[in-house]
Amino acid sequence: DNKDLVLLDFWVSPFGQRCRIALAEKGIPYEYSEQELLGTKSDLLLRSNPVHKKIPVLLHAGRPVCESLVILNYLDEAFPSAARSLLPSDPYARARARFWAAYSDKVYELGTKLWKLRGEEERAQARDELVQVLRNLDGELGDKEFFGGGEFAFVDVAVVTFMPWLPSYERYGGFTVEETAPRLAAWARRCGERESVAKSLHSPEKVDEFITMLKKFYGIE
Ligand SMILES: N[C@@H](CCC(=O)N[C@@H](CSO)C(=O)NCC(=O)O)C(=O)O
Repeated sequence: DNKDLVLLDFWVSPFGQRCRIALAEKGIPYEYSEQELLGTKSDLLLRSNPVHKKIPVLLHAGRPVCESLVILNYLDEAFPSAARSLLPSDPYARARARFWAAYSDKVYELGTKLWKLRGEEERAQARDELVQVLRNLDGELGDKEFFGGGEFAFVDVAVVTFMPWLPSYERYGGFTVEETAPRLAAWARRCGERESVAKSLHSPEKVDEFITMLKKFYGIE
């Protein structure tokens, strides 16, 4: 592995997995550094991301790059000779890709509310908003093979890591992706066949176990 690139990460993090998939797609070697998040965070993490104290952080020659989508943009720019780029070359297409990648964070933000919030009203609100977010993503994808059109690219990397969390969100929220966003469901299956995705994601069962553990950790029945 490559000491020049170190990824501070956490095994089940969809944000960290975005970086792992991008690095794999680009064929860039790096050192993976699993971080403790629920207990005492390492000095390295706290020093590298003092503002958010979160993973992922990419250390490039010791210099920290924070925020998963910032890291994805950085990888395209800092490694132009890598196997491939993730963003298109046209400025307007880049702008749209960045819009939808940033928008997809809502899947995790709203999905988390489904298992974390105690109030039935709040959970119902989060469910309705999440269903709308999934419908919007389904609409943006449309009949394309990938969000990147004919190729798996920036937006696909950003969105795909939330897919193993959807079965848990369906159960806590009382909806189905198949009914809400059928094209997105089919797209997720297509993406799962890519090696970069298959080796970076965990199963929905593993994710659900993790959520159950978090509920216990936070004392949520
Ligand atoms: N907007 C950021 C979110 C990263 C994040 O939530 N990281 C979590 C783990 S994954 O859920 C994290 O590091 N949490 C530690 C904490 O909140 O203490 C990004 O895109 O990189």
